[in-house]
Amino acid sequence: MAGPPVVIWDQDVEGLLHYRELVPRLEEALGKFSRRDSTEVIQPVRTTLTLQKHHGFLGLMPTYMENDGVLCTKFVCFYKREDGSSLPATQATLVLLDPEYGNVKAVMDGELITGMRTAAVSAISAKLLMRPEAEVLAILGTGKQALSHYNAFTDMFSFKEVRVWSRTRQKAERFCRSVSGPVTVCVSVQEAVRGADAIVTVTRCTEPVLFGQWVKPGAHVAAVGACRPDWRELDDVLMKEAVVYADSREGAMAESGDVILSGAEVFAELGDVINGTKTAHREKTTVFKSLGMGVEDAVSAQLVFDQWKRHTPKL
Ligand SMILES: NC(=O)c1ccc[n+]([C@@H]2O[C@H](COP(=O)([O-])OP(=O)(O)OC[C@H]3O[C@@H](n4cnc5c(N)ncnc54)[C@H](O)[C@@H]3O)[C@@H](O)[C@H]2O)c1
Ligand SMILES: O=C(O)[C@@H]1CCCCN1
Repeated sequence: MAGPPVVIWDQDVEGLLHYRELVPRLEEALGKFSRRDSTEVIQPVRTTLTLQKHHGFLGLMPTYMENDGVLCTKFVCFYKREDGSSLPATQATLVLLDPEYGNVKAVMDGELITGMRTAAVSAISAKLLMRPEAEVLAILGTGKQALSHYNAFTDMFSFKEVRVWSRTRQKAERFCRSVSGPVTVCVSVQEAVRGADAIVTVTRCTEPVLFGQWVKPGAHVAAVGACRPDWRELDDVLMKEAVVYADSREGAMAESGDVILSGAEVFAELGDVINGTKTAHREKTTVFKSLGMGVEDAVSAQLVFDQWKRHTPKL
């Protein structure tokens, strides 16, 4: 009989997860996912239940990595919150199982993991698709993902300027105070993205907030919000002019309003570029449409668990 699962919660996760270890694991996982070899990764498109009364959704994200012996699922609730609501916009929990016995080994808080793995994958997209001489980063949105993206992007690249836009100046200024480096507050999206080499969209909006006519040709856009088939962050012009990459082609075709409603073609998955089977069009305007994948959570949870065991010698 297996023992009870360990519970690894927010502050413990914080001390155990670092971009320097996470990024290479995610790069490897994205490559494995795109090979579609069922002994490497089995990861269906997220199952989503509608929580109509609460204007939200429950996403179930199981993943099995047979060769690595990793079995994991994430439960993530996300909501269409009114501005000013004190309730959280997303809540995530990860469950790591033993694939042979079937018991739960660990239950983990998914907030920081979701923030860090999403930002790390966006930063990987920039590593692959952004022009090497990039100087200006613009972040649209000032919530949890904005913060993790600021941390991951400034950790991995040396931008001369980081700009941020939020619908209220107050939120943008609060964001500036929460980060460790200099940030320019912009009063409009247009001002924030003018001449930017990299743009991260991390909003909860459901209508386009970033328009192609404002985007510098050759810029790289990591589009992280709008994870429902009828939600948008980017307009049709941008979606059609850019070369579009996704984490999962099936995920993008099922869940991304920006892809589905614009009719844009997904040129490749990030894993295809990592595997060398598709080109990284750095010279063109590129969009990475991120929906979030279970395999990203699985490798992150395994990393946290491995670190936790290392720091808990009695096990
Ligand atoms: N792709 C992924 O893997 C992934 C993972 C987690 C979250 N997300 C998505 O990323 C987005 C941001 O998540 P978060 O956790 O940072 O949320 P958050 O609530 O912490 O922050 C959301 C930000 O969007 C702003 N905002 C809200 N409505 C807006 C609107 N109509 N127009 C412009 N800005 C608006 C808020 O002011 C805030 O700055 C959400 O859409 C979430 O579902 C994606
Ligand atoms: O992959 C995730 O964790 C997120 C949660 C919120 C909605 C979109 N996808």
